[in-house]
Amino acid sequence: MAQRFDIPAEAVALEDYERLARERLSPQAFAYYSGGAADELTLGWNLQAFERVKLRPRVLTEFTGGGTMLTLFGQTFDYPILLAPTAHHGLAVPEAELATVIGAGGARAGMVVSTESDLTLEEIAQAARAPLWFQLYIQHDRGFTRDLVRRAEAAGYGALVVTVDAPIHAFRNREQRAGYTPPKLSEHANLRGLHTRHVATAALGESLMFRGFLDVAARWDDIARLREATGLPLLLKGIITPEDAELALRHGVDGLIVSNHGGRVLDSVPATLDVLPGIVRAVAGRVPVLMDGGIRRGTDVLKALALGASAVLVGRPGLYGLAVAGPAGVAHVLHLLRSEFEIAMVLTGCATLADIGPQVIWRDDAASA
Ligand SMILES: Cc1cc2nc3c(=O)[nH]c(=O)nc-3n(C[C@H](O)[C@H](O)[C@H](O)COP(=O)(O)O)c2cc1C
Ligand SMILES: CCCCCCC(=O)C(=O)O
Repeated sequence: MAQRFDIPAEAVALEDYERLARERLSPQAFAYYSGGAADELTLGWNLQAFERVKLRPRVLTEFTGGGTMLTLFGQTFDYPILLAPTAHHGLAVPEAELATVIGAGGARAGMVVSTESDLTLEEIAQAARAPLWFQLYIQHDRGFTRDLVRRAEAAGYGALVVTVDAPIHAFRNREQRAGYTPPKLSEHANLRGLHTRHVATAALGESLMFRGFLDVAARWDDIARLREATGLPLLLKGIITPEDAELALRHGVDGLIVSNHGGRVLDSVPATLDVLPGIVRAVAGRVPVLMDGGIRRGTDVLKALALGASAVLVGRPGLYGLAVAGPAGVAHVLHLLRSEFEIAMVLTGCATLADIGPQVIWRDDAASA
């Protein structure tokens, strides 16, 4: 008899998990997990950008001593794929983020825990068996935000990932049409006791954004203050332009995550793979640059690393694995992606991560042909 967390035989690639998750989740939960902002242009572009990049195979390479190990901010990772922060794992399984962190640990993958997790950051950290980072949304109440940072430090998180691209909840029409309503901020496990007077709603004839809501939104000063307040490595997630990358470095951050939030905030932002080379050029090796958005294949991981990313994160695929087979599904999604990535390395002649560079990308010009 099939057990609750059995991996279905037909789940052989990440796209299978998406199809199976749609069958198992409520329409509201599937809309929340899978959807993007407005017309979902960016959501589509994130995926299409990988389809346009071709790879250049090599044969008969020497692979002795090869591997995928890397060090980021003094922490060791077996391979350069982490679970991106995603909110509300309780929509997938009642065990929520506990199931995810067990799955990530089984696959020996790093995981970034969302501020908006359904369990507390302390409950999740207790079950971690692989590097764990905390994703911070700067709250309107800065004292509360400082306490969150203290809690993450005390619970043993290895880095702080400050998400800066979502100061507001954008209109996500797919969610709205399905009837998904997010919980109130103060009902989130990590935010109990938080009081905010600033809610972005507007009656007819009122401005939605310009009636005080933004007076308390995060700004660059907050990053400077966070830099002073914590010894944890500090990453900014949601950097898309070289100007913001430069500002981030001036504020002393230790790393950047090129991300458009999986196309869930500002629709019409370009694909992350397309902006990655510009950010890498601007950063010029001063800090590691990670990226997320649209990674669904091991070849996508290879393409991102070839264009300068130190590591990648995956969002939706982890949630689909969780919905389909709990911890086993999360682990299987990560294992599939890692295995595909290693195969792609071998077939492009890369024995180690250091070997992955622009030479693995096929250019349709004389040099490649
Ligand atoms: C359901 C869902 C919830 C998310 N919640 C968060 C969050 O709480 N914090 C955050 O920084 N990013 C959040 N993200 C964005 C992801 O961290 C990541 O940037 C995005 O999912 C990457 O794109 P991908 O889903 O194509 O891999 C969320 C994404 C999804 C799909
Ligand atoms: C103000 C934006 C809050 C979004 C919270 C969760 C998230 O990041 C996502 O759903 O995406």
